[in-house]
Amino acid sequence: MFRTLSFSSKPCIGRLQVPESMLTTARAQVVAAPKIPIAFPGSTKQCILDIDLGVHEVVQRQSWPNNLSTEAGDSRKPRFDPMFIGDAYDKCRAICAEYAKTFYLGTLLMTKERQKAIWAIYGNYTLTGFADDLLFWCRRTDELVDGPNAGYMSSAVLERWEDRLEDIFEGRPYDMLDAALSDTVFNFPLDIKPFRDMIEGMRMDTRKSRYKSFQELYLYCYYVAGTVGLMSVPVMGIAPESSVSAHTIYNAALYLGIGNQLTNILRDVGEDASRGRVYLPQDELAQFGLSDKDVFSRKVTDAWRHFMKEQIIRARFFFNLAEEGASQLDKDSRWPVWSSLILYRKILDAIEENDYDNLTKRAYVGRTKRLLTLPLAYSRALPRPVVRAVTNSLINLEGATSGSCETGYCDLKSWIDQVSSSHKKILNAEYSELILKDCNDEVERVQKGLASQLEEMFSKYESIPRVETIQFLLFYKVNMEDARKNVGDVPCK
Ligand SMILES: CC(C)=CCC/C(C)=C/CC/C(C)=C/CC/C(C)=C/COP(=O)(O)OP(=O)(O)O
Repeated sequence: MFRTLSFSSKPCIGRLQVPESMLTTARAQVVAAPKIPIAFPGSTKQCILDIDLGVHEVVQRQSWPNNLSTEAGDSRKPRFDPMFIGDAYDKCRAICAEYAKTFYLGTLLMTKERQKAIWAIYGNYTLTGFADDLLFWCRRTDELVDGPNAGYMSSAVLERWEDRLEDIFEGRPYDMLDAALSDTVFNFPLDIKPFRDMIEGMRMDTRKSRYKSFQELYLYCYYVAGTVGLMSVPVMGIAPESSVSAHTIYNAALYLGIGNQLTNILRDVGEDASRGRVYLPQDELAQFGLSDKDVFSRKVTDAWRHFMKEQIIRARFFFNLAEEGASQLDKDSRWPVWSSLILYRKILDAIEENDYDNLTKRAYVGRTKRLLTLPLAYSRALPRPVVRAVTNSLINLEGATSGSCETGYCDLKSWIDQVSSSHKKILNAEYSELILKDCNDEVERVQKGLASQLEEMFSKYESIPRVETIQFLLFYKVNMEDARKNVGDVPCK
């Protein structure tokens, strides 16, 4: 049964059809509605979705001290054999690597504990591997809907998953994958609500194959991906020196999930159409004189290109919103999160490079390009005052400035050699595969690509002297700690 939920929006008023079950959940979650400005494509309208996704409650419950630090919480904590739990996380990692390729690279840059947690979360759904358990759990839920058994999907199955979820949070896992997630929820202050919401998203996916408006799609994206953002923040950690509220950071994480899901939808239009699904807002298709027929006919027309341009603008809008939060995370989490953010953006670039043909082609970001995002993400992850101070200090360092930066800054390998040893193995493995796979020409292109990545960085940080920054990146051991040490007492200009 469907009921109408009103969105008070300015200047446009949307009325959204939602299932009764969702309405109950949504009502229970509404506290003070956050005002989310959503740029609608094809017009200058700024709609404010007046729907509360319950972020405020989640932020409160996921902030320390939480139930994990209580005696009751501790007594529920499951104790696993180290070999068993190690294998469980390993399974989560494999699922994440297989099903969330874009995200997986970012997870490789995380600390071991965080990596495991993200793999667990994502692996269960399909996402991208921010925390082993989290992602793993997410992957499994998604497979239920998309996999070969989709036809047999029933609400009873989803109810069973809900029961299992409760058990995971009570420290009573049903299988190995549940065990990894259970371990994770007792290691990090994770609230159950985003997990429940994710199951709600799966429920939505089994009932709907069309989305009338962006409001409907937004809600879907929140359920299936924004939730992952909310789950990821306690794992990634917030920097103690963060200058914004926890609520702002959680919203940014939610927007990263929304941006990612919108991007996946745009990338997979053709693939989804073969499953009879169209995730694009019907009213917006109509605004461009398009309909399902155009999707199924797979003809890339000018109207389609124009429509896609607008959809891409909106996905980028969410990534821009996410940026603010990415820089407020714990210092060790910024690089992986920035890497993912930049990588997702590159999928949108790839759709453009395919001349907006997402009906017969799948936009793909090659290994080389993926690897090249890492130095850029690294520099974006540095706190701006630190970057500025370090580069200023380098101006005064004769040895550093006299080095041959000409040859240096084009050398990807030498950049890799300078990063901290924990990351070196991963980067070298990626680099070796690249070398094995591609010919020397490609390596040259990689090097040129790195130079252009750095150029992009300079256009964003216009106040940074370029030569010195390149030297900083390439000739220093550039992890956050080292950067801080290098800053010393040198004053910022
Ligand atoms: C920005 C801040 C403050 C925090 C970041 C917190 C995090 C890690 C949020 C992650 C949100 C996110 C990326 C959700 C992903 C949801 C999703 C649909 C993933 C699909 O995985 P892909 O890797 O895109 O799959 P492919 O293999 O299809 O590329």
